[in-house]
Amino acid sequence: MGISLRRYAHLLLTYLKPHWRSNLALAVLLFSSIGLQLLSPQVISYFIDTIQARGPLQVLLIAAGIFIIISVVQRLVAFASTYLAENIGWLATNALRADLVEHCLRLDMSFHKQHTPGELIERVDSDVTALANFFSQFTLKVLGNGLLILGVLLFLLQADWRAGFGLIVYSVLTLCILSFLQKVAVNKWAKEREANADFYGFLEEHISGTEDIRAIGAEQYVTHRLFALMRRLLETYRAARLISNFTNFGTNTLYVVGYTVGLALGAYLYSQHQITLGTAYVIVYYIGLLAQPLDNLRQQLQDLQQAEASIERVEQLFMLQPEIKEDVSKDLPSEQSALTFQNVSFSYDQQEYVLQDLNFQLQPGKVLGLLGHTGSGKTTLARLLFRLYDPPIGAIRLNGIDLREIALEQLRTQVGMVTQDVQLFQASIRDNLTFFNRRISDATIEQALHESGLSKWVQSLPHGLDTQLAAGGQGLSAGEAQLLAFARVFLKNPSLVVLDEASSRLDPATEYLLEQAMKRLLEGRTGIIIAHRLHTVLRADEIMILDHGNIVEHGSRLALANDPHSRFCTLLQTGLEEVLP
Ligand SMILES: Nc1ncnc2c1ncn2[C@@H]1O[C@H](COP(=O)(O)OP(=O)(O)OP(=O)(O)O)[C@@H](O)[C@H]1O
Repeated sequence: MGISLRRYAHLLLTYLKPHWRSNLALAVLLFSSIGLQLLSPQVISYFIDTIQARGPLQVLLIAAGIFIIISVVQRLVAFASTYLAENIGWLATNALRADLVEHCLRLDMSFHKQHTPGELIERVDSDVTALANFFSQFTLKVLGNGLLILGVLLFLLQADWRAGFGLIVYSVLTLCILSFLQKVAVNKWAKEREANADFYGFLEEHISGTEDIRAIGAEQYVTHRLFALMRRLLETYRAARLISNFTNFGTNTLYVVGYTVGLALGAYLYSQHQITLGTAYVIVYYIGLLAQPLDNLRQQLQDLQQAEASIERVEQLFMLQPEIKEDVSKDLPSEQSALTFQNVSFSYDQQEYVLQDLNFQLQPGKVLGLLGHTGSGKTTLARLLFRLYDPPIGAIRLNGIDLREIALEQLRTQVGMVTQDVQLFQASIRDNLTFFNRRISDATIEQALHESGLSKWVQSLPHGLDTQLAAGGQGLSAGEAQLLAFARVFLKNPSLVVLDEASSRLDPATEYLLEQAMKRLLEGRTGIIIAHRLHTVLRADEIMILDHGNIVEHGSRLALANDPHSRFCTLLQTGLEEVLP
């Protein structure tokens, strides 16, 4: 393990640069606080020596007054620096969180299949939270405490060289021991963070699947696995905590040794009349004070143990790059799209092809009805169109341009997709449609709702567009959810529409609305419909039947329907259920 200084510096610079003014103010405050800490015992020392010398009362009162002022200023400085440090910590970590979320959103679907949302939450939030102190205080505190230790040692050297030299050896030894312990601990903290991520991943996955878990009576199995994960979490946390506590114990022991030496030294030098009582006080006080920066350094090192593990994991995440590359060179005209699949083969696991050598063309404005058994590759074909994956063999073209040459944002604006499993968020209907884009006017939203046949439904809701939807769109039927997805596509106004029709049974009124909305959606657009109903199939100009990733039939719907030897004709005669899962 061990992260090089350059990587620490890079991370600090990236996220602290925008807050350099606050950092500067924090540095001034921290260094003032160190100065005040060194100054206040000098005032007491002067006070003691003045009493011993029976100095005037007025001088004593002034010294006491200065001491009180220094103490009050010290408190105020501590208050202000805590505020600033917290603020910087939050601002910097929030920026890092935002970058990580953005990065994760750009990663491939295969990454999201491998990592549960809970695990990602842990990595984007908890790992970053562990870095808050690192961002806000680490460098300044290490520097400040280092300077404080240096100041104390210089003073002791000047008071008595033996005392100074002895304490230099003591401080160097202490730091060596502490940094050795830190190295051991960082590994343990990394394991603890991993166990934490697995634990939250499991929780998230199983809480969202509660309904199915209950339905199949798998509660016991889930509890059993939960216990296993909690045990691992406990074990890794205990090991990491033990090492950290051992570090704590080591510091305290070293501190007690230092204090004992300081007291003995002060008493000895005073008894030998080599120093005044005031100086003896300062020696003991400074040695006591030495414990604080050493402890602070230890604390910073402990935080660094956790931060190092987190930095490692954050960096690993940043290092993952999407395979879907943006090699943008061409602009996609927003006119009707002609679609071409040329020798396209695709596999999820680089072993078994789920689409094989697909070749077809779809003219602008035409609608293709895509049929096939479950697992024949229909959804996969739609995913390729949206560039959720890239085919390793062959090319897909829109208006003659390879999808890989079109900016992702532009492509995803030009291609609209309605899936069976519509994702609805716990937010207002407006935000669910616009994805929080405030620039889209209510009039535009209402037009989209009108086209998808939802105007009346929204108007009948007490809060209209501001009506809050429950998480996952609970409370809405599959048909209503699909209609909302239609409204999203109307808002986007793409030139190519991919529609995975809801296979669940719908009430006649919703079915009618869906039919009408589909008709409007396909008007003047090129479309691919993964159809589950006869009347939807009849809307298609062309029919394509997939079987195990191969095109087994493709042609004009009318021609195929009239050809008694075609599969489509047989299907129409025997009932579509066989290919419409
Ligand atoms: N994300 C994935 N990772 C690995 N394999 C996948 C993934 N998605 C689908 N598959 C596999 O690819 C094959 C084609 O699946 P696909 O979902 O495209 O079929 P489909 O025709 O749309 O089926 P359905 O009608 O049930 O939705 C199947 O064997 C499926 O198991």
